[in-house]
Amino acid sequence: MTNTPLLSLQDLRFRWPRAEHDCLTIPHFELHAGETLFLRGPSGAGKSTLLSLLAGVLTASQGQVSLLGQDWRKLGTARRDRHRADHVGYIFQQFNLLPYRSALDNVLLPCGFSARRRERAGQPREAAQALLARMGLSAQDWQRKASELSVGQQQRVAAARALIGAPELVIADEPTSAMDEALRDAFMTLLLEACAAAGSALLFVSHDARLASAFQRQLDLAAINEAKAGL
Ligand SMILES: Nc1ncnc2c1ncn2[C@@H]1O[C@H](COP(=O)(O)OP(=O)(O)OP(=O)(O)O)[C@@H](O)[C@H]1O
Repeated sequence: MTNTPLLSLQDLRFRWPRAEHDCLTIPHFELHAGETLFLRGPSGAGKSTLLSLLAGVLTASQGQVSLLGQDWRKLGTARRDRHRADHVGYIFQQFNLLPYRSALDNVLLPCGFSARRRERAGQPREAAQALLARMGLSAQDWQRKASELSVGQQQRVAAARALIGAPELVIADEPTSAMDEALRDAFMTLLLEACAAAGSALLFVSHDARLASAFQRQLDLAAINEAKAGL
């Protein structure tokens, strides 16, 4: 085993088109295999932007961002999409489920994009059902269209989709924002347990400081970002 971090970022500089200032200037950041990290920062600080850079959805204007030792900028679009599908599960702020597909089909999507995830899932259908059950969705709900599920159920489907095929990295962008306290606490326990069971690292963004203590590491984006937020 090498000591290569799962994620590494060096001398990153990122500016949105037409913006007058850098959104992010981060000299260094690392996340290790299996690690759980809580990332906080005020609204507009650049948390979602950073997640997109780490997942290779955006590429940096300067600097290096690598996942499993692979620099995102050295990959063309198709290979970038493959690398992401193989190794990253993403829980979006707005879930991004396919509304007319069933909960089960939504969870199976990454296995359609990535042979590696499909293989790691073993029997994908059974794996998807097990994840949905673990997330507290009943067998009846598995066949319901995503658009017919409650917001809390949709968030749990999105989590199951991110976890299928045990990607090395799970990224969660404010996944509990639409949940009440009881559901949120149950969801956090499930998510952390499922990541531990899969050996996935978890990079979790939230404004809710009460969740932070469940993570191995906590980080304020302002502590690593040298760009002047809000200018
Ligand atoms: N697609 C985009 N095009 C141009 N500017 C953008 C885009 N997305 C975000 N920004 C800008 O980048 C900055 C950081 O936004 P970002 O969404 O990353 O912050 P955040 O910390 O995730 O905020 P929040 O906590 O409110 O979700 C903001 O100034 C925002 O206006």
